[in-house]
Amino acid sequence: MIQLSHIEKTYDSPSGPVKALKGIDLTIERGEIFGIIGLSGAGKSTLIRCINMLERPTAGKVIVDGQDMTVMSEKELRKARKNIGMIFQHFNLLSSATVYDNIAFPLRLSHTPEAEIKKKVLPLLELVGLADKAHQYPSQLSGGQKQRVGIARALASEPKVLLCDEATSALDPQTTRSILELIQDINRKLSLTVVVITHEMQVIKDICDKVAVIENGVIAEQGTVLEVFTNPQKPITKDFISVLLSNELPAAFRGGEVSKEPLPGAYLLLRLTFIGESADDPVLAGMIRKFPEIEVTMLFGNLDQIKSTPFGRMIIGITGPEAKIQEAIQYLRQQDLKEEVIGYVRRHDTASV
Ligand SMILES: Nc1ncnc2c1ncn2[C@@H]1O[C@H](COP(=O)(O)OP(=O)(O)OP(=O)(O)O)[C@@H](O)[C@H]1O
Repeated sequence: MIQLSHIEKTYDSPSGPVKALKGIDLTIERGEIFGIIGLSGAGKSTLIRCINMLERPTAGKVIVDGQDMTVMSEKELRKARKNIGMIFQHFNLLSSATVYDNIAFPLRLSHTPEAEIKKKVLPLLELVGLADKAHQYPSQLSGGQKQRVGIARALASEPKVLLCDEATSALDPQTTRSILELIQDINRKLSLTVVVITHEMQVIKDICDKVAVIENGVIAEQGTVLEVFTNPQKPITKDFISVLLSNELPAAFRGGEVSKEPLPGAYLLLRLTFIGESADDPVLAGMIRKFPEIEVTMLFGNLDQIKSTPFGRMIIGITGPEAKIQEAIQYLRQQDLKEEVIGYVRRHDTASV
């Protein structure tokens, strides 16, 4: 549906050229929700704005629904952009127009007759849950309601693609959840392809099918959200995920030396990830029964969901005879989970965990 090939973007600035994008290749399939995550200044806004040519790439091709956007005239672009709706962090509503008129705005720009506008705007008001607010002004609405107007306006020209530029960054967590649910709902109901840019992994985890991590104008890593979450490769991806999972060790294990070799009196720490059905599996109970010589201590545990797939993370500490510890690790490797050896760590204190 959207294909970005070797996209580069260099801005001219008083202090010299700024290379915001340095050769981006991305393919976004029809009907999927694709997340792009990165730190401030990574190039997210530039990238999403290249999709509808609000920014012209310095080099590369942007193909949307089979059409090469980079070779179009302004007139052709105006037509092609009707296929691509966009919502923004600060909503960008007309403050002097009612909710109805804000949603009608793009239709009036394209000279749609008023009767037809009404036929389109009323169902959109229903869809976004604002049927009773048609005659209110943006100043009378909450942030979440303003974004609902933004979404309805973006959908007015019946686009095939919806671009969301930090659409929930100005909203509180509960409102964020309701807007994300609405985006998911319209993705399903209208078979819309959705591109979400964000600096929050929670947003990616809640609604995206695939994710690309952007760092300094290049794609650091991409894949399905499940793949990237359960097997992150790059430090930046691990940082984004660890913020979300907050899988910190108990204080007694933090900050000490982590050794790859056994240390006398140390615990071997393992990070376990359970995906799907195995999230409910009593693997640990089985291991403890099979290896009574080792002692297993749970240091962190968390059960969550990626879209509708259960996803559990755990950190355990194992002590006991080294040979039995290694056998227990082999046992875990045969189970339906991912295990990662963190290393041998000594406790700082003598209090129980
Ligand atoms: N109009 C511009 N002129 C010059 N430099 C720009 C311009 N717009 C963006 N940049 C620079 O391009 C780089 C990428 O910016 P961009 O806004 O795309 O990043 P971002 O990931 O969206 O960041 P944020 O989350 O802070 O919005 C930054 O170094 C930024 O300073």
